[in-house]
Amino acid sequence: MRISIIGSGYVGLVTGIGFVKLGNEVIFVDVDDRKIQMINNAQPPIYEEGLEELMREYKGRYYATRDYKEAILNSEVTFIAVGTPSREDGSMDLTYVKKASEEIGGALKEKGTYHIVVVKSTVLPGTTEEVVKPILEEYSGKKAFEDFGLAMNPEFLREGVALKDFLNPDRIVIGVQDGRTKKVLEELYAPINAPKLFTDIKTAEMIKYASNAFLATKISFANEIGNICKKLGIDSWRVFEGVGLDHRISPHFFKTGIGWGGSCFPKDTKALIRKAEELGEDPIIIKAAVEVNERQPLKLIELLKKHVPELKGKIIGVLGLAFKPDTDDVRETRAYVVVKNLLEEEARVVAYDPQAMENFKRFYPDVGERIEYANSAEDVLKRADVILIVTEWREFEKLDYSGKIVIDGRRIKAAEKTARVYEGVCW
Ligand SMILES: NC(=O)C1=CN([C@@H]2O[C@H](COP(=O)(O)OP(=O)(O)OC[C@H]3O[C@@H](n4cnc5c(N)ncnc54)[C@H](O)[C@@H]3O)[C@@H](O)[C@H]2O)C=CC1
Ligand SMILES: O=C(O)[C@H]1O[C@H](OP(=O)(O)OP(=O)(O)OC[C@H]2O[C@@H](n3ccc(=O)[nH]c3=O)[C@H](O)[C@@H]2O)[C@H](O)[C@@H](O)[C@@H]1O
Repeated sequence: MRISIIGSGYVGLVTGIGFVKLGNEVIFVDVDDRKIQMINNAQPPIYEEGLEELMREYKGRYYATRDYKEAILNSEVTFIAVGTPSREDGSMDLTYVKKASEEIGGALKEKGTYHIVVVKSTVLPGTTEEVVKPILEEYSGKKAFEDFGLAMNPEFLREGVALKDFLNPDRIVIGVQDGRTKKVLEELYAPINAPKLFTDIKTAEMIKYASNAFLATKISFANEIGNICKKLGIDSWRVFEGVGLDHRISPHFFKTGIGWGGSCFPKDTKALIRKAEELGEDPIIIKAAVEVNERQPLKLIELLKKHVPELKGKIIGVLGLAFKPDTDDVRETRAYVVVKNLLEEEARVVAYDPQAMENFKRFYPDVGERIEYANSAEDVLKRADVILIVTEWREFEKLDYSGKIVIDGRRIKAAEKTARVYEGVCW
């Protein structure tokens, strides 16, 4: 099938290259010339395991452009995968989705055959039918479900294992109304062996928010129990090993630590809270999950101060800046809160991350430009006697922490074994 993807970020690019691997041809559309150029040179603009190899292998079966018309006229299905960030007040910002819908609508005007538009960006229930559909209809002069198809297909991939998740998902959810669109999407996803759930459009939108809110709440709940465990001298990882053996609960996503970051849990929980409040509901569980998460990185500083009460002028090593390992993404990383607090206490920060140092500096200039960056994790250990672990990169397991004070937000076993003084946040 010939597919166009609007927005070539983490989701758009991985999804597109995934579809290429499944035998399709893909045209990426983006507004960022740097990304377009990199994609056309088979270089991933983001770090994601296995992506570069696939891009090289399948070069020629995809390309990127700024030109919506070219992409839509030369494809049968268009996925919208642009960002849906938070506004200041936590509500969902639909600027990019609206812009993309206008451009797609304009191109659809010239299209002679039945074209299908699929919203893959995470959008609040009602958005596809109440925002995207009217824009497409206005700009194309055509009617949805009659002259062109429209569906909502949320994405559940995780960064770091994105390709693997896209190709082997737990499930595929498709919100669809017309039979023609359903048939095409069934065909497109046929090579993927996973349960496929067809729902109406707003149910599909809600499944995405409910999933992310549940996962975020699961971690916050674990961290709340973890904080109690810490005070009682109990290892919360052992506790959740036991809890997770109950098949109704599941052992996954129970790693206690300094909490969740990333581009989605923070923004999606906030957007859902705002939406609920608009509807006159008070979503106390999701609000509490956010609150626990905001406090969690401060636990690391609290524990640090137990061992090093005066931070002024002290060199503190920070291992990890990405919001999780195997990604260069720093959006809502816990590292920001940790580093900000260290700088407020006038500590000198020496940080290292295998992939995310450039992004950290660029995204958070207020703190990113005030810290020193080490050449390697070993270099951090050479320069600092007090180490904070913020991201659990595998290479941090290979270090010798002898003689160091280590405060660990993620649980690096090597540090636990070799450090002179070791404190885990929830263990
Ligand atoms: N990052 C993740 O792991 C996941 C993200 N999602 C959702 O997918 C959506 C996209 O997220 P990411 O890929 O992380 O965002 P991203 O920020 O990495 O990528 C978005 C891309 O869209 C481009 N763009 C913006 N406006 C455009 C326009 N008018 N026309 C064409 N391109 C445009 C940007 O230049 C950028 O390359 C969001 O709604 C997010 O919630 C869903 C599941 C996983
Ligand atoms: O909508 C999205 O964008 C995606 O959000 C998350 O994926 P992602 O943010 O890439 O990463 P996760 O592996 O879920 O981790 C999120 C955060 O939770 C933290 N985490 C995760 C698991 C855990 O047990 N404990 C824990 O603290 C991680 O360190 C990280 O900061 C979801 O897992 C995906 O299903 C979803 O598609």
